Amino acid sequence: MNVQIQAEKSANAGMDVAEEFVIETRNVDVFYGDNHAIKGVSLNIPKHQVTALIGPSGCGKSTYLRCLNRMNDTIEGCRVEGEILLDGLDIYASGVDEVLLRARVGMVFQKPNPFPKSIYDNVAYGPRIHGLAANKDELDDIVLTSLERAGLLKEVQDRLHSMGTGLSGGQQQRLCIARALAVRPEIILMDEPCSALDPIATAKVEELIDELKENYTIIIVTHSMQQAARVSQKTAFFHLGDVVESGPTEKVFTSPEDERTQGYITGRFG
Ligand SMILES: Nc1ncnc2c1ncn2[C@@H]1O[C@H](COP(=O)(O)OP(=O)(O)OP(=O)(O)O)[C@@H](O)[C@H]1O
Repeated sequence: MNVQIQAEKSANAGMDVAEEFVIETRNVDVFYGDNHAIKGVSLNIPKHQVTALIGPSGCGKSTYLRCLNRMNDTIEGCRVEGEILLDGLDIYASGVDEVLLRARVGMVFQKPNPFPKSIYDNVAYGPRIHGLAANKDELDDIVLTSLERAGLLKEVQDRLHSMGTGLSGGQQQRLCIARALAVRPEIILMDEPCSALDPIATAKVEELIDELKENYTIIIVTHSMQQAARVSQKTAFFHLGDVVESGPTEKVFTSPEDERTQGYITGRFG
């Protein structure tokens, strides 16, 4: 067996390959006032793969996701404890610039939320704030490249100065993805990014997620087990604020170790 096939086989088995983790979380607890929403979660996120977070409603998937770029800081009464390392550095350490952190760890929400600005200005917004372009040509280049990477350029190249809010729901979501890409993130957090989209728009976003994983690490919260199975390589099953099981998606779906995972994926609860 040649080396490449051996490597592919190992990758498919998903077990015995030394993986590089871009995010490591250790004993993370999250409280909303007295509500202990996340309970001692330790989970590592592999680089340039798609990790799906699944589990019943209210189990803490979105809360955990929001820890990874400190979006929970914006919620009054929310407290995060534990350690979250991004490329080995604690993102909750004092002195960490949250704006820069959120550029490195971008986020796409459930409901597409373009700014009430042109398509061009939606994508140019982040690069302008972060001073990523020295001149108009460079800015044009970032905007066009981001739209291209988000699979939207062909559909909008003739109307870059029309309002982003005038696009279809699926196009708006890809515009939000382009907006995240424009600030050169390493990681993209997606919180049920397809739940407001029809099946065709969903398929386009799923295709895009698959392409993006070549260059980005993606963490996606989804209620759709079919979607998790289609797009992710790793899956973490959350239950009552805890990660009950995590591992290669195929394994979690075909031979889960925990009976709660089994119950959820077979539709017995959730
Ligand atoms: N902004 C908030 N303020 C107060 N409590 C919150 C807030 N967001 C979530 N919670 C609580 O934290 C717990 C976990 O909620 P979270 O939204 O993270 O779960 P989820 O698994 O993403 O749920 P769903 O699948 O329904 O979106 C729940 O008890 C919820 O009520």
